[in-house]
Amino acid sequence: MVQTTIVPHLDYEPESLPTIKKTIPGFDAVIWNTKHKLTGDILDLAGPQLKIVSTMSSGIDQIDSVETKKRGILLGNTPEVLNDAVADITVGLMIAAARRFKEGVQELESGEWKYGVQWMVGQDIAGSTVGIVGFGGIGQAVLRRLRGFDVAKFIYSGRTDKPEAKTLGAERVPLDQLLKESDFVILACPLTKETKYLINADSLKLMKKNSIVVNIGRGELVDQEALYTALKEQQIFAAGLDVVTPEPIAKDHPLISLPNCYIIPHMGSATIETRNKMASISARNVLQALEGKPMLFPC
Ligand SMILES: O=CC(=O)O
Repeated sequence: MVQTTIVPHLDYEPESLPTIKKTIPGFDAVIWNTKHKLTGDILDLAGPQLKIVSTMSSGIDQIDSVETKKRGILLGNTPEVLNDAVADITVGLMIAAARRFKEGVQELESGEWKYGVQWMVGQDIAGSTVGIVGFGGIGQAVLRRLRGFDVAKFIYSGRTDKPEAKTLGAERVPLDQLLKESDFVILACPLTKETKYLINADSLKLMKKNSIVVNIGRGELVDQEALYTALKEQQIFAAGLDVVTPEPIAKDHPLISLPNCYIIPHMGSATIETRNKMASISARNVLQALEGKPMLFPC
């Protein structure tokens, strides 16, 4: 029989960290559902009996997994069940950024609705080349959704060849080629040492003038200062971002002021169904591990 004590700390505010540190000692398992990083220091505070960490997320960059591994702590996450919800929001961001939703709404709300044949013209998805960086479950779900959009070509880049690519009709290319050829660059890869600032001043220079960056991975995949300059100087057409650095981002952050940068506040997996599935899996990962059974999604 597993005994549980639930001590929820769901807020992401910096001031919640001291409370978390104060209450974490003594637990056998933790569901780490905050954006604070779970570091070696906090694991030390938790104590040597802590052997299970579970996240309610697909990404695990908020966990120092080198430190969990060092201490023999089992780590589990909640991938796959969010692929559809995140892929939906990716397509939404592609359309919103390509078709200038933000500028359109701003003009509507400010009473500046002008209309003219050249007014608010955007970019087509039909006939475009869509480049997907990170062709895992989410990247593939994005492609499946876009099949009805008459995309001319799908390319992807990533560490390995994906066997599914053949059936899906996507070709693996080096990242530089993907950046040069794509009209849409979709970032759907995890944040690692290798992918941090994958979009930077140099990579933005490779991209086409009409290209659109969509980021549904992690904010730090993008060097935001470089993206700001590229958008401001119209080196690329637009960006659609579900993730930024930091989160929450200040409301006066320069990126938010740009008409061609459409940002939403990390809502990719935020549907009732998906979040229920994620909650259930993160709890079941813990319960399985407490009973000495394999987690549903071990990392
Ligand atoms: O960003 C959301 C997740 O990693 O689940």
